[in-house]
Amino acid sequence: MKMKAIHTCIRVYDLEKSIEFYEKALGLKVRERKDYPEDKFSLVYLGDEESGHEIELTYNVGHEPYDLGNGYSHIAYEVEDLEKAHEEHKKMGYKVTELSGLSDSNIPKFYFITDPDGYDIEIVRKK
Ligand SMILES: C[C@@H](O)C(=O)SC[C@H](NC(=O)CC[C@H](N)C(=O)O)C(=O)NCC(=O)O
Ligand code: NI
Repeated sequence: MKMKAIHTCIRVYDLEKSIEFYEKALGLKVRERKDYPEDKFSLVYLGDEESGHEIELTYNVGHEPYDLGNGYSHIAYEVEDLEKAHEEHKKMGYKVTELSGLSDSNIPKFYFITDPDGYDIEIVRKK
């Protein structure tokens, strides 16, 4: 059965702060916003122009900060110039890890940047 990944949904505590992060840090664009005042939540979809994949932000009015638990690992984005992206993210003042890689190579392949809720986003060097 042929399927296509269209979005990844995360619940966020501060909607505007999260929109700013995904726009500024990842260059995503708000594609759609749907408000459901009667059900006290909003959905915001931010798209990646190249792949078409979207991050869906779910905002529940009045909800306390989320406990992300220990099951979530990361959502990954790829980039041509890993070192340049790493420097730019550090200059933006975001929490980033050092460049890293796995034991199969001594060339750094990725790093992580953390969003306002604590979700880690992996930035991977494009193959
Ligand atoms: C439109 C489609 O992309 C959705 O993901 S809607 C899924 C729906 N979301 C909500 O009801 C948002 C508010 C709710 N309080 C929540 O925090 O999820 C839904 O079914 N959510 C349940 C879930 O487990 O995702
Ligand atoms: Ni969804």
